[in-house]
Amino acid sequence: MADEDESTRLVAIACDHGGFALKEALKSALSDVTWLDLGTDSAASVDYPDFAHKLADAIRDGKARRGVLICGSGIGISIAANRHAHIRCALAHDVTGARLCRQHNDANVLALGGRTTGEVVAKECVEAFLGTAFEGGRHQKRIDKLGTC
Ligand SMILES: O=C(CO)[C@H](O)[C@H](O)[C@H](O)COP(=O)(O)O
Repeated sequence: MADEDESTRLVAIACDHGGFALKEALKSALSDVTWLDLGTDSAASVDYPDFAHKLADAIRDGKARRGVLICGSGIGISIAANRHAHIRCALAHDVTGARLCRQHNDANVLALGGRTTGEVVAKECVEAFLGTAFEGGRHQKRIDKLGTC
């Protein structure tokens, strides 16, 4: 089931130095998406939590409904993003994961690894993430149980 409207095509994106090249590639490859680019702006070393928090704040403030975060592996930046109660960030390595994180988990942020995932697969992951709706039903009950511990 599709989940395409203007608000899902306005996407915040941020990365550390390990994700910089993939961020730039995705912006070029997906020119039909309106990107809110929150940096980093070069391959110079930075700290991934700074960019995860920046993107989480942008979503909290209503600047975008969806986000894409990229670090070298996608791991650190997804951990940082998930510290925010309003963020459900899923690290995906393939299209199936990117689709399922919408259908079953209603993820609002997709994490990718700039050193682990090639540009073609990453583009397909973003398309699946943006174009797939949450299925609700039994999955909503489980999301409601996530809470905080
Ligand atoms: O958090 C990470 C690992 O889970 C990311 O891949 C970072 O991009 C990585 O740790 C950065 O490493 P670097 O050696 O400082 O480039």
